[in-house]
Amino acid sequence: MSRPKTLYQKVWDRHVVVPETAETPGVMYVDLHLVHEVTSPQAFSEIEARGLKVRRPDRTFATLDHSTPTLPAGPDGQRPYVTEQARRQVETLEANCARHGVELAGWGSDQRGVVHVMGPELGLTQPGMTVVCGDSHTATHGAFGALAFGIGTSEVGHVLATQCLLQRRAKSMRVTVDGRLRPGVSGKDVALAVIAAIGFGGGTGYVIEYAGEAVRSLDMEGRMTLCNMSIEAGARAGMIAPDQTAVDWLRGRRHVPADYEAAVADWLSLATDPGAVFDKEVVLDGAAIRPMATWGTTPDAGAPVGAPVPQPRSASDQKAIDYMGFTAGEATTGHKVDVVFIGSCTNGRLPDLRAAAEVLRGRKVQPGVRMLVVPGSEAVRRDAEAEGLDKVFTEAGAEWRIPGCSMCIAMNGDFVAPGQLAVSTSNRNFEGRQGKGARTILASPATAAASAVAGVLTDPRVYLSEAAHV
Ligand SMILES: CC(C)[C@H](C(=O)O)[C@@H](O)C(=O)O
Ligand code: SF4
Repeated sequence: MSRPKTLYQKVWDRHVVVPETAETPGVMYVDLHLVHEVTSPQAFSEIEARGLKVRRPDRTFATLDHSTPTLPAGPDGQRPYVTEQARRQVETLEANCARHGVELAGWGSDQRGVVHVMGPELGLTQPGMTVVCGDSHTATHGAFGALAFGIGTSEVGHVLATQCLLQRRAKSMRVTVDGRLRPGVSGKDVALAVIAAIGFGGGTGYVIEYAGEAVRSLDMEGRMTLCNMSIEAGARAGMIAPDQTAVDWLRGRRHVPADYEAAVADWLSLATDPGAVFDKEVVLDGAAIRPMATWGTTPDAGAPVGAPVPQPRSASDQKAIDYMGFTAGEATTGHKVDVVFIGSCTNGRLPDLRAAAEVLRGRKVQPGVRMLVVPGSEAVRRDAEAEGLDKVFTEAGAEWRIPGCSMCIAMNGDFVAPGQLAVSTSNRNFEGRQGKGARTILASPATAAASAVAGVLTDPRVYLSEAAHV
């Protein structure tokens, strides 16, 4: 009997081309290379300068997401880019993909979307794969049991040219969330609770495997939200063992293997073996998790909605509390919210929009609050519109846009003005992330929608069915 292995170890072992030594990192084969317009221009220039080609165009897939305006093209067909740089990035990726034979979900494609929404939707992301992208939230794809992580621009060039990457094995951490999640508690709340528990740098040097009843109870979108935020705890990647939920979700998608049942048998064998040893184990009680919101400027500064801002443990805590305009000991639910953003690769998927719409149906966004809803992809937009979710949002007074990164990173004019307080479903809340001087509270789609209705940070269970009240 061979030694029991973790999911991470199994996927890693399948992709080692040259093992690492004390002196040199190993060479890892990459199954899927996702590309977007921000981190790829230099990488393409680099390989072209060296006379190299894209080694596996068939394993490379590109999208436009960061620099794309979320307002539609004008009557003249012109896209409303706010900066020349954004237009240039888009046009450069279009040209690079055309030159190198890389498929691009570009303008006009019904598959375009934020890269971490689009990849899984198309079935490009599959269990057991290695997935890389020049983007830190690539960990999202780990929800399917892929080993997925972000790489830098020079590494993007390396992968384009060789389909391989220099890597060292990370340490392994298992985060087990036991118990049943309460109604109104989502994958985002689990993510914020996990990060609050292990800390901003708590995952540094590790690949996290999320396990336990509460994690298994999440749908694939909730699992993607959880894995997406692994990087916010400093982790290299986040993974969840592929199970029937993953198998059912991927079935019938465009790029999945033709012999699906054979693939499924293999995927299900990837789960961590009983008795496998992790370098670190963390256990949380899922039933104890409440809707969460951040009070500071790091994603680990999270607490249940309505809980008092903790007393600062450090000068940086004090600085964060001051920046947010809060006071230690007070609940942040008393502060007027100016902007609510629903979207991003963390929470821009269909169930996220449904959760927000459930709160908003028949209600209005509080006057003086600006609410922006940006679907994560064209597929999400289509599905949401087919269900009439766009109407729920617009009738409530929210803006309904076309897919892109948008206000998550203050792109193309979608930003929070200096000093304004935003409740956002995205993943980063550092100073200025959503605009110069912007103050960001991270929360779930339901909490964000409830806050839009109330005009202050609000526990969504106030607006959900009686059963949800705890
Ligand atoms: C632009 C890109 C490199 C960046 C990332 O790597 O994460 C962005 O997606 C972000 O979320 O800050
Ligand atoms: S939605 Fe936000 S976090 Fe996700 S890739 Fe875009 S900018 Fe990065």
